This record gives sequence, C-alpha cells and structure tokens, in this order.
Amino acid sequence: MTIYQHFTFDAAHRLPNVPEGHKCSNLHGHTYHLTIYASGEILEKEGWIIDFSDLKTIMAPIIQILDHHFLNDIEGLENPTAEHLAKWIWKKTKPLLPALNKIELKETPATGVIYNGD
Ligand SMILES: Nc1nc2c(c(=O)[nH]1)N=C([C@H](O)[C@H](O)COP(=O)(O)OP(=O)(O)OP(=O)(O)O)CN2
Ligand SMILES: [Zn+2]
Repeated sequence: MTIYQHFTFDAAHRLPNVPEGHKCSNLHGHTYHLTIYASGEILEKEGWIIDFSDLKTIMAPIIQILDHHFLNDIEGLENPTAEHLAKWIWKKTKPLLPALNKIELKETPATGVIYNGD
C-alpha cells in the first residue's frame, strides 16, 4: 500500500543553460507542489504504514531549505530545472524515509515531473 502527503513551497530561480532569448533565463518564481509517496505494510498495532505527522517532520527541514529561497544558490541546484529539483529532493529525503517510492513535483499547474529514484 502507498500513502502520500502534499506540500507546497515558493521559490525563485533562473535557468542558466537555456537557449539565448528563452524566457526562463530571466529571474522568476513558482509555487511548487510536491507530493511524496511512501510504500509499506500496514503496521498491526498502529494501523498505518507511517504516521503522516512523521512525514511532515521529515520533510519540514528539506522544504525549509527551498521555501522563499533562490534555488540557484543552493548546492546541487545550480541548474534548477524541475527534473534536477526532483532528484535533489529525492536525495535528501530517501535516507530519512526509506519507504519513499515516488515523488511528484509540479512547477506550474500544467507541468511537472514524477521521479522514483531510477
Ligand atoms: N522539462 C522542463 N522544461 C522546462 C522547465 C523544467 O524545469 N523542465 N522549466 C521551465 C521554466 O522553469 C518555466 O518557468 C516554466 O515555463 P512554462 O512551463 O512555459 O510555464 P508558464 O506558466 O510560463 O507557461 P505559459 O504557458 O507560457 O504561461 C521551462 N521548461
Ligand atoms: Zn521556472
């Protein structure tokens, strides 16, 4: 079974490697929508896979690094595409949440990335 939790954060970025004249080379921001998925067996006593509160506690310091920051200044996010950001979030989260099996990161209402660590 898989459970999930949704988070949002606001951040600014610019994409340094886009072709000349591409609008995304300019400084701009997004409200990112992040959903993390964790899979496992239902624990007999608690009746859950992992407490949603624990998910929130695990994600809080990671979200804090990103929220209201300029992503390009963060180590590992020098080219902060949605793809790179999803991988960065995975790398930070997986050691703290081994049950993590997927993340979805939406950059705009219409666009985003799904990553499962592969
Ligand atoms: N594969 C990717 N493509 C693009 C990424 C990305 O991370 N991965 N990022 C961008 C920019 O960040 C840009 O801000 C997003 O642009 P766009 O999707 O065009 O969003 P808009 O809301 O500005 O769309 P409009 O339809 O033009 O209003 C670009 N590409
Ligand atoms: Zn952007």
